[in-house]
Amino acid sequence: MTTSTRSEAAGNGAVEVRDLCVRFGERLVLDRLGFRAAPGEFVAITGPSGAGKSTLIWVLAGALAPTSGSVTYGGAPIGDRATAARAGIALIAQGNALSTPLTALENVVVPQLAAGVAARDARSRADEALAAVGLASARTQLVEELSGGQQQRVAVARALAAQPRVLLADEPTSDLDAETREAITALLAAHARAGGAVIMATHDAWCAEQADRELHLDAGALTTIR
Ligand SMILES: Nc1ncnc2c1ncn2[C@@H]1O[C@H](COP(=O)(O)OP(=O)(O)OP(=O)(O)O)[C@@H](O)[C@H]1O
Repeated sequence: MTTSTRSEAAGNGAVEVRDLCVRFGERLVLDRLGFRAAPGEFVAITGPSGAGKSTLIWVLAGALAPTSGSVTYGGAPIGDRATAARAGIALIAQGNALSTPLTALENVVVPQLAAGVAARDARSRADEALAAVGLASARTQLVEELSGGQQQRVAVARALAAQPRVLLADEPTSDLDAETREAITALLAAHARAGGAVIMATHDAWCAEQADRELHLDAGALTTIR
């Protein structure tokens, strides 16, 4: 997809979070959160360990139902994870969630085939995304034979290949050396510049600085840092 068609696909699909609460038993982990991420914006969610960053990303991805409040994309409710994925909401999960007995290429191609992308397009998108993360020459290796950092890069390539209008990333640069961390962060920023909304949870101050905005989560509440 070209830059302009990707921007058009993003349309007016802003992510809107309103009065979002998540409770686990007695514990209120997310307390009436509200924010908006427009197409073209790169937003970092920071906060200490246990602050609820992953919980927020899972709710945004449709993988966890909030206790109350809402998340909408372009005004439409998010639905469950499968519905969200079909609507162009991709997730780079913490711990990568790859299929280890498959090759890097297969991990990137198979979800696209499942989403209805034609085989030839799926293959060319996968080749492009794996090259973008620096794994062109490792694409036929089994994931279980790749290092943790290489696996993380496959997970990023898989999400980019889906050409999502919203890209959610949970600690996408953990386990990466400095050079790869910078390259991956640059790819996320480029995805936003091309019209996608990118929301990244991170512990990494440098990565957060590369985002257009930083929202800080602590004790269930969200504060705008910039
Ligand atoms: N399924 C669950 N059931 C009960 N408690 C949970 C569940 N998932 C998360 N929690 C709790 O919610 C809180 C927030 O967890 P979460 O993983 O969202 O934090 P985080 O900010 O992503 O932390 P980290 O930076 O360490 O990954 C933690 O106290 C965690 O123990």
